[in-house]
Amino acid sequence: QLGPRNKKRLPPGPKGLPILGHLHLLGKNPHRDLYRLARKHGPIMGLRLGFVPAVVVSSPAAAELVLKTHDLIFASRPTNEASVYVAYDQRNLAFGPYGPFWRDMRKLCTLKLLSNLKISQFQHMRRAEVGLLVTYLKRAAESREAVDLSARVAELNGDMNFLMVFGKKYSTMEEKGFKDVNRESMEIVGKFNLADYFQYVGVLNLQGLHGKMKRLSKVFDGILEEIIDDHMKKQQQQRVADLVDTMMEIMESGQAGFEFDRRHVKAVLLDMIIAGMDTSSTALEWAMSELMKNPATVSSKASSYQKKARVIVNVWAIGRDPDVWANPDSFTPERFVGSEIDLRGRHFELLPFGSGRRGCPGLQLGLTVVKLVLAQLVHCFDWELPDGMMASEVDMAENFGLVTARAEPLVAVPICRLHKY
Ligand code: HEM
Repeated sequence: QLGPRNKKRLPPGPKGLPILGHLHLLGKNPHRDLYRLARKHGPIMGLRLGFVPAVVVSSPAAAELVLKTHDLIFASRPTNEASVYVAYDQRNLAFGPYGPFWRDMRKLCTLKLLSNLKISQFQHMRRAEVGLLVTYLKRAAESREAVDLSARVAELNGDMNFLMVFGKKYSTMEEKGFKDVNRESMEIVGKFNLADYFQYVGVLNLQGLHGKMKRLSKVFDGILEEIIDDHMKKQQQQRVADLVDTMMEIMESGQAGFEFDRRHVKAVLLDMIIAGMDTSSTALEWAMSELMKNPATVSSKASSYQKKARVIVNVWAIGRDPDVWANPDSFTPERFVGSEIDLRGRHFELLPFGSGRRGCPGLQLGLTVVKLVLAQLVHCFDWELPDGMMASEVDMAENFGLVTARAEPLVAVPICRLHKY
């Protein structure tokens, strides 16, 4: 058990510095740094991030221990300051501490917001939006124009996501400054905040993030209030109920069966926006980048580690574990032909959606969107690199964050494959 006697126990790891612990070993791309360290120190490695002890897990077997065998112990996310300010004091799903509230909220989101029924109700809208992108690309193809595929895919996904959540497009939100606060809050949530690693630093407010977070949460709140008010004024007649309609109905009818007020509605709306936006579009831009680049195309001791230790499952490292994957860095989709490994969290070699209790509840929606858009992009067009660029020159550098996207946008020239569609 996790008694005080085990207080100092952490699995072996590199030598750390006083106060900083191992923070100095982590640079711009911590997933890569942790991968390198794990190759040396093993798949269950102990680190100290400032005052926060951490266990870094870097193999499928070790991930299974955390996400399946001992999942109950690890079912809460560490509290971070952003979740307190921006997510209505953790009244949301993504940051809600594990317990009865989180379980109720998870059930509500899975059954009412992200169910297969709800996903299929928006099929028509998704087709129409993808149709608009295809039309745009067709025009670009006619003039052999290079397009910023990263931006176009992000905008498409943003529009689809917002239409489902708010009933209006992301691209029409510009005048309200929503895009800016959205971008800023993604940055803050993904950003390294000293107070999350040094208990006593928080009160000193060294990075000035408190003020920023407060300001952002105020702007978000104003926009969300306005959107909810608009929905309440307009009767939802024949249109498909968006997520604001659905949640307000649940709130007003009292059918949630647990404390569920306007703050919860707003917190979950932010979840759906933040978790649903860049995830699917980033998967798409990486998939397209790989296609452009490749035209041919443990131990059961886990439960006795120090209480409050933070567990980091480095899914990036696991997906590249040379003991599990042959040529892990090569893009070889054929490796999955005839393989039983899928990506839904049952096979710990591949965990794009996480696994277990906290695994992604938007998996079905994410996969639906990624498959639909990718299929259209490669079915309707061949793609060429601009200005005679070689496939080998496609820059594959990433930008670490809440979602690890491409550092540079993917720019390519569409060539129509079909005469009529
Ligand atoms: C390709 C698209 C997507 C990917 C790769 C993805 C990936 C993930 C991952 C890795 C997690 C964390 C899992 C864990 O901690 O074990 C997560 C959590 C979550 N995702 Fe997704 N996601 C995607 C799309 C979506 C969409 C479309 C939505 C909703 C609109 C969504 C909503 C959420 C929520 C609410 C959580 C937090 C769940 C909780 O803490 O209980 N995701 N996702």
